[in-house]
Amino acid sequence: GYRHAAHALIYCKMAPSNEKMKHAVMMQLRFDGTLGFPGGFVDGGENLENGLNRELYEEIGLTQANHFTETDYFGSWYHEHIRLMDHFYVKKLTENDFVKLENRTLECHDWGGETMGIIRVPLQKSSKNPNFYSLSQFFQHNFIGNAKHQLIQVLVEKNILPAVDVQDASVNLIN
Ligand SMILES: O=c1[nH]cnc2c1ncn2[C@@H]1O[C@H](COP(=O)(O)OP(=O)(O)O)[C@@H](O)[C@H]1O
Repeated sequence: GYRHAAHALIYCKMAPSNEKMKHAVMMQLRFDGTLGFPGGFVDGGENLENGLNRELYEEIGLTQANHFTETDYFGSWYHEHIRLMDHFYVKKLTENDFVKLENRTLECHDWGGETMGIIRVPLQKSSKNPNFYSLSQFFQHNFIGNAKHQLIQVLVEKNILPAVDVQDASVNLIN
Protein backbone atom coordinates (compact mmCIF):
# COMPACT_ATOMS: atom_id res chain seq x y z
CA GLY A 1 0.00 0.00 0.00
CA TYR A 2 0.89 3.63 -0.13
CA ARG A 3 -0.09 6.85 1.59
CA HIS A 4 -1.91 9.84 0.15
CA ALA A 5 -1.10 13.51 0.50
CA ALA A 6 -2.74 16.60 -0.99
CA HIS A 7 -1.16 19.99 -1.61
CA ALA A 8 -2.48 23.22 -3.07
CA LEU A 9 -1.27 26.08 -5.18
CA ILE A 10 -3.28 29.21 -4.35
CA TYR A 11 -2.91 32.28 -6.50
CA CYS A 12 -4.60 35.56 -7.34
CA LYS A 13 -4.53 38.23 -9.99
CA MET A 14 -3.34 41.54 -8.61
CA ALA A 15 -5.12 44.85 -9.17
CA PRO A 16 -4.11 46.44 -12.53
CA SER A 17 -2.47 49.30 -10.60
CA ASN A 18 0.18 46.81 -9.47
CA GLU A 19 2.43 46.92 -12.52
CA LYS A 20 5.32 44.81 -11.25
CA MET A 21 3.34 41.85 -9.94
CA LYS A 22 0.45 40.76 -12.11
CA HIS A 23 -0.15 37.66 -10.01
CA ALA A 24 0.72 36.36 -6.57
CA VAL A 25 1.45 32.66 -6.08
CA MET A 26 1.68 31.23 -2.56
CA MET A 27 4.34 28.78 -1.39
CA GLN A 28 5.69 27.96 2.04
CA LEU A 29 8.99 27.48 3.78
CA ARG A 30 8.64 24.08 5.39
CA PHE A 31 9.92 22.86 8.74
CA ASP A 32 12.61 20.84 6.89
CA GLY A 33 14.04 23.93 5.19
CA THR A 34 12.68 23.22 1.73
CA LEU A 35 10.03 25.11 -0.20
CA GLY A 36 6.70 23.48 -0.97
CA PHE A 37 2.98 24.03 -1.16
CA PRO A 38 0.66 24.02 1.84
CA GLY A 39 -1.10 20.71 2.46
CA GLY A 40 -0.15 17.36 3.94
CA PHE A 41 -1.07 13.76 4.55
CA VAL A 42 -4.68 12.76 4.11
CA ASP A 43 -5.87 10.40 6.83
CA GLY A 44 -7.46 7.07 6.02
CA GLY A 45 -11.21 7.42 5.74
CA GLU A 46 -11.08 11.11 4.95
CA ASN A 47 -11.73 12.18 1.37
CA LEU A 48 -8.99 14.10 -0.42
CA GLU A 49 -10.68 17.48 -0.46
CA ASN A 50 -11.69 17.23 3.22
CA GLY A 51 -8.13 16.29 4.14
CA LEU A 52 -6.71 19.13 2.09
CA ASN A 53 -9.15 21.67 3.56
CA ARG A 54 -8.28 20.49 7.08
CA GLU A 55 -4.54 20.84 6.42
CA LEU A 56 -5.03 24.25 4.84
CA TYR A 57 -7.00 25.41 7.86
CA GLU A 58 -4.15 24.34 10.16
CA GLU A 59 -1.46 25.95 7.99
CA ILE A 60 -3.00 29.08 6.50
CA GLY A 61 -6.43 29.47 8.11
CA LEU A 62 -8.45 28.58 5.02
CA THR A 63 -12.16 29.02 5.76
CA GLN A 64 -15.31 27.36 4.39
CA ALA A 65 -15.86 30.12 1.83
CA ASN A 66 -12.64 29.17 0.03
CA HIS A 67 -12.77 25.40 0.50
CA PHE A 68 -11.29 23.27 -2.25
CA THR A 69 -13.57 21.00 -4.27
CA GLU A 70 -13.09 18.42 -7.03
CA THR A 71 -13.18 21.18 -9.65
CA ASP A 72 -9.86 22.52 -8.27
CA TYR A 73 -8.11 19.18 -8.89
CA PHE A 74 -4.98 19.51 -11.07
CA GLY A 75 -3.25 16.12 -11.07
CA SER A 76 -1.55 13.38 -9.05
CA TRP A 77 2.01 12.13 -8.88
CA TYR A 78 3.19 8.84 -7.43
CA HIS A 79 6.51 8.93 -5.58
CA GLU A 80 7.71 5.34 -5.65
CA HIS A 81 10.69 5.70 -3.27
CA ILE A 82 8.51 6.96 -0.42
CA ARG A 83 5.30 5.17 -1.46
CA LEU A 84 3.36 8.38 -1.64
CA MET A 85 0.55 9.44 -3.94
CA ASP A 86 0.52 13.22 -3.98
CA HIS A 87 -2.63 14.94 -5.20
CA PHE A 88 -2.35 18.50 -6.38
CA TYR A 89 -5.01 21.21 -6.43
CA VAL A 90 -4.94 24.72 -7.87
CA LYS A 91 -7.26 27.57 -6.97
CA LYS A 92 -7.51 31.22 -7.92
CA LEU A 93 -8.77 33.56 -5.18
CA THR A 94 -9.55 37.24 -5.14
CA GLU A 95 -6.61 39.40 -4.11
CA ASN A 96 -8.50 40.26 -0.94
CA ASP A 97 -9.02 36.63 0.10
CA PHE A 98 -5.42 35.78 -0.83
CA VAL A 99 -4.04 38.52 1.42
CA LYS A 100 -6.36 37.45 4.24
CA LEU A 101 -4.84 33.97 4.16
CA GLU A 102 -1.32 35.37 4.17
CA ASN A 103 -2.14 37.43 7.24
CA ARG A 104 -3.99 34.64 9.05
CA THR A 105 -1.03 32.28 8.73
CA LEU A 106 0.73 33.89 11.68
CA GLU A 107 -2.09 32.88 13.99
CA CYS A 108 -2.48 29.36 12.71
CA HIS A 109 -1.88 26.13 14.61
CA ASP A 110 1.08 25.12 12.45
CA TRP A 111 2.89 28.44 12.53
CA GLY A 112 6.49 28.04 13.69
CA GLY A 113 6.06 24.26 13.61
CA GLU A 114 5.33 22.84 10.17
CA THR A 115 4.99 26.25 8.54
CA MET A 116 8.05 28.47 8.87
CA GLY A 117 6.78 31.06 6.45
CA ILE A 118 4.30 31.80 3.72
CA ILE A 119 5.93 33.41 0.71
CA ARG A 120 5.03 34.83 -2.70
CA VAL A 121 6.90 33.38 -5.63
CA PRO A 122 8.95 36.22 -7.18
CA LEU A 123 7.53 36.50 -10.67
CA GLN A 124 8.68 39.96 -11.70
CA LYS A 125 11.25 40.90 -14.31
CA SER A 126 14.05 43.25 -13.40
CA SER A 127 13.40 46.84 -14.43
CA LYS A 128 17.13 47.30 -15.16
CA ASN A 129 17.73 44.12 -17.10
CA PRO A 130 14.76 42.76 -19.05
CA ASN A 131 16.53 39.42 -19.38
CA PHE A 132 16.56 38.94 -15.65
CA TYR A 133 13.84 36.94 -14.00
CA SER A 134 13.70 36.74 -10.23
CA LEU A 135 12.32 33.29 -10.89
CA SER A 136 15.68 32.05 -12.15
CA GLN A 137 17.19 32.79 -8.73
CA PHE A 138 14.15 31.41 -6.94
CA PHE A 139 14.51 28.09 -8.77
CA GLN A 140 17.96 27.67 -7.17
CA HIS A 141 16.35 26.92 -3.80
CA ASN A 142 15.59 23.41 -2.65
CA PHE A 143 12.04 22.19 -3.18
CA ILE A 144 10.28 19.25 -1.57
CA GLY A 145 9.29 16.37 -3.84
CA ASN A 146 8.21 17.64 -7.24
CA ALA A 147 6.98 21.02 -5.99
CA LYS A 148 9.23 22.91 -8.41
CA HIS A 149 7.86 20.95 -11.32
CA GLN A 150 4.30 21.56 -10.08
CA LEU A 151 5.00 25.29 -9.90
CA ILE A 152 6.41 25.39 -13.43
CA GLN A 153 3.47 23.49 -14.84
CA VAL A 154 0.87 25.74 -13.20
CA LEU A 155 2.65 28.97 -14.22
CA VAL A 156 2.41 27.84 -17.83
CA GLU A 157 -1.00 26.13 -17.86
CA LYS A 158 -2.79 28.93 -15.99
CA ASN A 159 -1.08 31.59 -18.15
CA ILE A 160 0.47 33.25 -15.13
CA LEU A 161 3.70 33.77 -17.10
CA PRO A 162 4.50 33.16 -20.78
CA ALA A 163 5.82 29.62 -21.28
CA VAL A 164 9.00 30.94 -22.90
CA ASP A 165 9.77 33.08 -19.83
CA VAL A 166 9.25 30.15 -17.46
CA GLN A 167 11.47 28.03 -19.68
CA ASP A 168 14.18 30.71 -19.72
CA ALA A 169 14.13 31.08 -15.96
CA SER A 170 14.29 27.33 -15.39
CA VAL A 171 17.30 26.77 -17.64
CA ASN A 172 19.28 30.00 -17.25
CA LEU A 173 20.63 31.48 -14.07
CA ILE A 174 20.84 35.17 -14.96
CA ASN A 175 22.02 37.88 -12.60
O1 LIG B 1 4.47 20.79 -2.34
C1 LIG B 1 4.64 19.57 -2.41
N1 LIG B 1 4.60 18.94 -3.60
C2 LIG B 1 4.77 17.61 -3.73
N2 LIG B 1 4.98 16.79 -2.69
C3 LIG B 1 5.03 17.35 -1.47
C4 LIG B 1 4.87 18.74 -1.26
N3 LIG B 1 4.97 18.99 0.06
C5 LIG B 1 5.18 17.81 0.65
N4 LIG B 1 5.23 16.81 -0.26
C6 LIG B 1 5.39 15.37 0.01
O2 LIG B 1 4.24 14.92 0.70
C7 LIG B 1 4.56 14.34 1.96
C8 LIG B 1 3.52 14.73 2.98
O3 LIG B 1 3.29 16.11 3.00
P1 LIG B 1 3.52 17.00 4.30
O4 LIG B 1 3.32 18.40 3.88
O5 LIG B 1 2.67 16.47 5.41
O6 LIG B 1 5.04 16.78 4.58
P2 LIG B 1 5.78 16.12 5.83
O7 LIG B 1 5.41 14.68 5.91
O8 LIG B 1 7.17 16.32 5.42
O9 LIG B 1 5.26 16.89 6.99
C9 LIG B 1 5.95 14.88 2.28
O10 LIG B 1 6.69 13.97 3.03
C10 LIG B 1 6.58 15.11 0.92
O11 LIG B 1 7.25 13.96 0.44
